[in-house]
Amino acid sequence: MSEHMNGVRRAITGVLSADSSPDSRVGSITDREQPADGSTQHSAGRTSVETTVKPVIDIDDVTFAYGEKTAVENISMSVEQGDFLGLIGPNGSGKTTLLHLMLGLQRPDSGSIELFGEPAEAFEDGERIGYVAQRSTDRGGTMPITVREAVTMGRFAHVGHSRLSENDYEIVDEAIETVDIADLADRQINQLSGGQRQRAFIARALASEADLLALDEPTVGVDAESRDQFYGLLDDLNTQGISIILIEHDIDILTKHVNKIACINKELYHHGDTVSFLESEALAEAYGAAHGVVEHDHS
Ligand SMILES: Nc1ncnc2c1ncn2[C@@H]1O[C@H](COP(=O)(O)OP(=O)(O)OP(=O)(O)O)[C@@H](O)[C@H]1O
Repeated sequence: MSEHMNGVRRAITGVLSADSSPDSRVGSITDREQPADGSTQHSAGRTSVETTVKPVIDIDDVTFAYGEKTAVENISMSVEQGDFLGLIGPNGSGKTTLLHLMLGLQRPDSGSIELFGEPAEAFEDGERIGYVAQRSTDRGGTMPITVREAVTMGRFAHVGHSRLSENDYEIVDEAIETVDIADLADRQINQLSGGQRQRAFIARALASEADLLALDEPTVGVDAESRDQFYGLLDDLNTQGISIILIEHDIDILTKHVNKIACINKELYHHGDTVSFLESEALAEAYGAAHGVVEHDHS
């Protein structure tokens, strides 16, 4: 294994072991029947231990409107640990709004959302989430900081007011190596291309030991080669266990990389694996509804 991939593995191991307290771990194994002495109960020769893996995000009948304009309506779905979920739908169909609701950045008018098993709007463990907002390729244009400083900010989010240790700086370096921008570490963020800047944002999320990445059209304005490399990086991160939610308009890119797709147009038209999505009529229905062509069957 190359030194680079070793770096990936070390960085990701750090991500997955970021918080070992059982209650706050995503996908922690819950031993419901374990007695106080820590022994395991058995019945009829079989273990009675149940395992429960909590969804990363659990959305229950959520509706949200901007004033009179309903943006998201009666959506229920969950994002499981290890999912690489693509969120697709026509322009203005509520994708960004749904993502904001999922991350607790907006509060639903009705229904509920749990993020890592806690109410999303009250979720405070922000370093577990790396969010690359829409058009963030345009952002940072005037930020007078280097790539390394930007990535180090992710680490500060993790350690709070404590001083950074040698281990923290190693994690920063590994995050930079993981996204393959070590040669750019001392460059100003505002001197990077859109694709390089997106990698820097991902490195910052890795440094903060996020185990959920949410990306809203991250490669708008990025050339095709850099875009393919970027999605290859996301594949690697997902393979190592990081859950990813990606808003992306290009259906070919989406189906090549993600393993689940949620198709929305205000309402949820389909949520399932890529094959079931491609076999469904969801895309035509959702986009048809956008143009008033197809009536969605609510049954
Ligand atoms: N702050 C806001 N105030 C009022 N209406 C808004 C606001 N933000 C979004 N909307 C409206 O809510 C609807 C959903 O918007 P949203 O940005 O979630 O859609 P989207 O699917 O992400 O769009 P796009 O693909 O164009 O980025 C749209 O009709 C939009 O005009």
